[in-house]
Amino acid sequence: MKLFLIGMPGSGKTTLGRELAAHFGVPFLDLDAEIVARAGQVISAIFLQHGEAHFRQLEADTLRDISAQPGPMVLATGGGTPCFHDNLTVLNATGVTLWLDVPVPVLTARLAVAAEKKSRPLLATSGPTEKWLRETLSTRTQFYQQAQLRCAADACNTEAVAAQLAAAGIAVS
Ligand SMILES: Nc1ncnc2c1ncn2[C@@H]1O[C@H](COP(=O)(O)OP(=O)(O)OP(=O)(O)O)[C@@H](O)[C@H]1O
Ligand SMILES: O=C(O)C1=C[C@@H](O)[C@@H](O)[C@H](O)C1
Ligand SMILES: [Mg+2]
Repeated sequence: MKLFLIGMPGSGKTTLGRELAAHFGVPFLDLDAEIVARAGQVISAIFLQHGEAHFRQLEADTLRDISAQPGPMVLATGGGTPCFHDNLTVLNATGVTLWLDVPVPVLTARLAVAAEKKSRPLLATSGPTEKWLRETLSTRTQFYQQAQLRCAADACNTEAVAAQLAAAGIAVS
């Protein structure tokens, strides 16, 4: 089974995804990292040189290729992935989706660091971090809440998610 982590930038998809994959002994993939590898450019450079629409197309294409791969995996998606090109349908059809539902003040604290902003072009150019996170979460919630599973802030850790999966009879293998 493939486990797809979705949620806002800073919700911890990459961090938790890596841990869950190690816990279950399955491959970990990060959609942003796969896009960077394919494009030969970091995400901020893709946005700068080609624009967001081009990035969203690369994201959709890469997601479809990854989800068609055989075998189990944990995939950390990008923050906007479920909100474009009907990607959410692909995610829900090919694996189990988990929304990391982390509140804006927590996201703000994590992402207020300059180094974190730099690699996230939408944040780097959006003005105040907290305002962008609030507005973006409000438009994206309609997509995120279509995930099959949800963890709330404190429960977005390996032990709690593994217990939630076991209770739901879902095996990541
Ligand atoms: N459970 C947690 N507790 C505290 N800090 C965390 C937690 N999870 C992640 N972080 C920190 O928050 C920041 C963002 O985490 P991460 O990169 O995993 O988020 P993301 O959801 O993958 O973001 P993006 O959508 O931009 O790729 C990092 O500095 C990370 O160390
Ligand atoms: O929230 C978003 O739209 C994004 C989040 C990142 O993971 C990257 O996918 C990119 O910076 C866009
Ligand atoms: Mg990430």
